[in-house]
Amino acid sequence: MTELDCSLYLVTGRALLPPDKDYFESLEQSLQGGVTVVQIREKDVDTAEFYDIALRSKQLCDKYKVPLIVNDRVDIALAVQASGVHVGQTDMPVPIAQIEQAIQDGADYVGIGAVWATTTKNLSKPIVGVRGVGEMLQKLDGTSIKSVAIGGIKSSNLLRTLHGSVSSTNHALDGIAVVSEIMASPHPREAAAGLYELISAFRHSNSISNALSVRSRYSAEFVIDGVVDLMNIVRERSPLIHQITNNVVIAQSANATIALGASPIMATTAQEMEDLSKISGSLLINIGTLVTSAYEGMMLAGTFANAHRTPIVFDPVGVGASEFRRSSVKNLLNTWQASVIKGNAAELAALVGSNEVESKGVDSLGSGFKDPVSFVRDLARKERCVVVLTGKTDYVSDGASVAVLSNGHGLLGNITGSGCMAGSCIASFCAAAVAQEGADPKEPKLVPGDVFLAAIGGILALTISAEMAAMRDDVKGPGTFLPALIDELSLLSAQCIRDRSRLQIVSR
Ligand SMILES: Cc1ncc(COP(=O)(O)OP(=O)(O)O)c(N)n1
Ligand SMILES: Cc1nc(C(=O)O)sc1CCOP(=O)(O)O
Repeated sequence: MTELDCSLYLVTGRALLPPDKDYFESLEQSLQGGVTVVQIREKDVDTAEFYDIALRSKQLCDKYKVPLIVNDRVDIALAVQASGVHVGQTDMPVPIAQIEQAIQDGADYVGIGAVWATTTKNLSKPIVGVRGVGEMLQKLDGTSIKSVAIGGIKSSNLLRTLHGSVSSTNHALDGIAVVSEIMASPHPREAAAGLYELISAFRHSNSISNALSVRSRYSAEFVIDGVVDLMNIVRERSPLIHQITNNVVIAQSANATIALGASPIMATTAQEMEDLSKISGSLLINIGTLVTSAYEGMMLAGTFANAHRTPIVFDPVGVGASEFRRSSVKNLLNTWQASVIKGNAAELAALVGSNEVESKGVDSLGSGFKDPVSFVRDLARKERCVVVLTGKTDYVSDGASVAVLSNGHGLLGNITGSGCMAGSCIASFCAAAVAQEGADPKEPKLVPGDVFLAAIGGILALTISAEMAAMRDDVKGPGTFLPALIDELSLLSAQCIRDRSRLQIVSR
């Protein structure tokens, strides 16, 4: 078979056509929209009808120079001179084993799914999620076999699918396969063109961001200027910050958000998530006192946030403390893409399954990572988001640059929820970053704005305010420190940030 361009792979499904829409008209329009491969998938027709459909489809595909693949039926593929046949391995329950078998069998490509839930097909296996896709992609390292993800892919989750479906060896998808997003559309040309545009834009932005990482555009001065600009935007626009957080810190996190100049909404119920996603500037998810009902809200809120390209700040509080937390965090990160993951050394170690750092409940013990700079940078690359490691020194990385921040005060460690308030501050700065850049629907980044600057801004705002609070005469200890900290957040000035920031940028 000649080299396949798997970018936008249409699998047909005539049952999904809108009423009165002709199948061949729909197919031709989707080819005009930019579909790069077509697979004829007919489960309920006899051989003669399958042959007729495949033959006419082949003529249309030839007209647009697009390869045609036939699902399951080698005889029909040969009869219509199709470019190939798609075969499944129904006797292989484990997806990884399927990939290994496909390699052995000399397949040209593999379809990996279902990445998301779908109603188009009755699935015999659980969905694999983007992380599952990433694991399977790693098996293809060193082969020339192409890969497409399939199952529940829509324009709303396409960027998340492409961003998240990457192996730790950086093996990415060659394309995506869809049925309903094109077949069920009354306007298949536009549906296909919209998907194709997102795919090309994603590839373009990925190559730009790789180039930027190498040249590393951040300097300490650039960062401080950017942070000050973002703080001004928080105060001018007072973005709504949706926070699903733990019940120990709800009030102080909301107060810290208000003090900074943003507007908190602390809603947890799943039924509200769609409406809130339309008006929120960012979403904070903190699992500190995780209960099943809040978990459902987190799942939904994150999904809507990704669809609206709203930044998600994820705080996996105490993730290593119980199996419930570990599996919940795994599922959450498999379902939506965070823009920032923030945690202390024990939490981030638990997230990657490392035992380098000791913990007690939600707290880190000991001296932390031997090489925190490499740790945050590698985790940011793996999770494809900004990572914040909090502690006496804070580290923030976007996978290329690492900001090492040495502000703060020991009293932050003597009150509960200082890390949670850092999450609220970061979420407020993230909302400002989105507002600053504006959401261009054609821009392929998962969220608009500079999330790296926003994460640094949130940390500096809290830690410098803590220094200011600790210096006050009315602060006698942890009890008086907390309200003073809220006061200082509201009083924090651009000059104070410029004068007090202790920041170093390390690039690879
Ligand atoms: C591109 C692509 N990927 C996966 C599938 C599913 O194939 P299979 O497991 O053989 O299941 P059926 O399609 O026969 O239901 C696909 N068809 N196309
Ligand atoms: C044909 C097919 N195979 C799948 C798999 O997981 O192997 S999911 C699927 C249907 C995909 O349809 P939609 O894009 O409408 O969700």
